[in-house]
Amino acid sequence: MDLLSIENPSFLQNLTKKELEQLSEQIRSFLIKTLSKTGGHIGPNLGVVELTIALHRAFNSPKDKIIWDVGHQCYVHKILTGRAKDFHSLRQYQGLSGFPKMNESPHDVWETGHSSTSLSAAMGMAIARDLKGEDYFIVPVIGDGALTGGMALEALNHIGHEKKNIIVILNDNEMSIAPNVGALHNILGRLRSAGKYNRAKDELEALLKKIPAVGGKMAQTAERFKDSLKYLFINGVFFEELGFTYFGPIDGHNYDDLFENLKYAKKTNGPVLLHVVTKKGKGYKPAENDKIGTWHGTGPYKIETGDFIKPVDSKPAWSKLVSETVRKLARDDERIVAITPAMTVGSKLEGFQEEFPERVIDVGIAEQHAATVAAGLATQGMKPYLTIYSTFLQRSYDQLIHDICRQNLNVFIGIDRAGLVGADGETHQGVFDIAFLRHIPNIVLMMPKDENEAQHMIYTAIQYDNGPIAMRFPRGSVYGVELDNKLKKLPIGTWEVLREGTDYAILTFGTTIPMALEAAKKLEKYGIQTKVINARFIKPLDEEMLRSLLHNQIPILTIEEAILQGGFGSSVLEFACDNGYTDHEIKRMGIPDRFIEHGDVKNLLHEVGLTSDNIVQTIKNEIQKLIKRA
Ligand SMILES: Cc1ncc(C[n+]2csc(CCOP(=O)(O)OP(=O)(O)O)c2C)c(N)n1
Ligand SMILES: CC(=O)[C@@H](O)[C@H](O)COP(=O)(O)O
Ligand SMILES: [Mg+2]
Repeated sequence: MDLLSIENPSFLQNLTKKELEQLSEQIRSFLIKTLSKTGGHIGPNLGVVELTIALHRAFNSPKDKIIWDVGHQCYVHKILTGRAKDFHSLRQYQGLSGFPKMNESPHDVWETGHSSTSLSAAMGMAIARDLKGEDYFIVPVIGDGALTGGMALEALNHIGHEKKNIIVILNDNEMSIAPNVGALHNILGRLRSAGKYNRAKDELEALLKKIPAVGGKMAQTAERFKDSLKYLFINGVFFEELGFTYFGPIDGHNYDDLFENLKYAKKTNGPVLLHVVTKKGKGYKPAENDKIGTWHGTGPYKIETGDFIKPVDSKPAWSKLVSETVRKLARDDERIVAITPAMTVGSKLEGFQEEFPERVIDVGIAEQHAATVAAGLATQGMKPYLTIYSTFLQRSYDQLIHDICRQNLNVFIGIDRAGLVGADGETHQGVFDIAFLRHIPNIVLMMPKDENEAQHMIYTAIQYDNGPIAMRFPRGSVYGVELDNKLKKLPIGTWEVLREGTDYAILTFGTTIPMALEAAKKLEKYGIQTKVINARFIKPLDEEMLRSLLHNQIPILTIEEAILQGGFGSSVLEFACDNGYTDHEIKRMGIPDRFIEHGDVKNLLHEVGLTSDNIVQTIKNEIQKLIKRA
């Protein structure tokens, strides 16, 4: 089979089981080979090869809606729906997305990247289908990790109550990114060993039907027996009590099991949950043997050895620097407890967890819960360190307002992956946190210019006991600057002049400082002296420094690798306006009012105009305008 020639999944109907098994192996080697160059979510996708093929054989996509939860495991789906030929561009600028995208294929019926949305989306589609009197299957595929997300449980509750015809496929590989956690994970563990309960129930029913009816008594006994069978055989009662017909657990790599159970599921009225047990990374030893989530999402690697191919000058990740700094401070401060919503590996907490196993709390994919656990800890005098990607912090918005800031609790939030993240695209760009945080009373928000300032900020945050304080930091590696041995507390709300100048002032922070300094240097050639200020406290602003710029009528350019609407630049505009400087020249550069797709961060920065050349051009244009107006 030439994978590149596949246009749609209809060909699957005519394949024998042997041919399907050959196709599985072909897709596996295609994935292993292609992803060794592009990187991507190799583990999750190797685990769903047979499942995806079986789903596309049992259902008629896109009439039947196959919905991928998180969506990181959609590569096989993309191969079967005519996109194998695009995989060389996977997760690259203007290339194939690593998640479902409606503009790529009609088979991508739901876009995602954040976990636990598939069941709610399925419910919405089911309500629409039934209101319109249409007839098609709706099949959300959710992982055991995603099932721990609050939204998923809210949806299970609703679907079961409404008895909607939805076939939930639970892809259980016992892994979130790292090994899965929580009570639900334990229930699934018991289920995995429960054997084929449902078949026994059907055989029993068939048997009882053969016994001549002796009136309600027998039927009642039979019903009670059937129910006790259910209780006897499975803890899947968790799902059955929610109103689902539970099937499984079945072997998600066995076509006979898959086809037989999908046939049952299609014939069953009301909500069904088919529990499929798979092996994450199946078919590639390094990924199969991965115990901690290293092969969940990777960069390029050497196929033969499984060694990752890192850039030559690779320096430690920002997450590592931050987590290790907090870990060091935790040695002398027992109040410190780290909380992560299922991102132990991404947030580089392994070392911290090894040294202080009871002081690193992985709550599962549960960002709302994580934020309020942190709040609860702070009420008891602890110093919780909530480490969370900017994009996933969006899930905890109400908890930030209602629980942490309103009660003014001493929570330290490490906002990881702040700014453009690159390959994960729109659903993961960490560009909204400034806009959704800075208007919340009591919060301090800061961003370091480099890893040395970061460690001082972390020390400041741990010492800070006037309420919530957040430090945002980017994805990727640190700069490699020298680290001070002695940490000091930074005065809250103070900025730092990095370069003097009187013709123009650039206010910026974090990752856009280097380009600002580069632009200032280039502007000197045009006789323009540009002040560059490290506006490291996004909230509160350094009002003294800002006031002096305004008072001395120095035109201002704010630059942020964050959404412009409601961002840092907006706060400078508000300050100027509120303090009577309504005619002061203030220009803003940042992420425009649209979602930014996947691609290398350098390309994305260029696309949105965040380059030193564009800064130069902007300031030159503004000065020209000022001269004309004078
Ligand atoms: C709201 C949210 N939080 C965290 C993540 C990061 N994340 C991506 S995949 C994943 C684990 C998903 O586990 P599971 O659903 O079991 O899928 P598997 O990778 O095992 O196939 C996590 C935590 C996310 N995408 N969305
Ligand atoms: C699919 C998902 O949400 C995670 O796997 C995410 O891609 C991790 O991002 P990092 O690679 O930045 O840790
Ligand atoms: Mg899983």
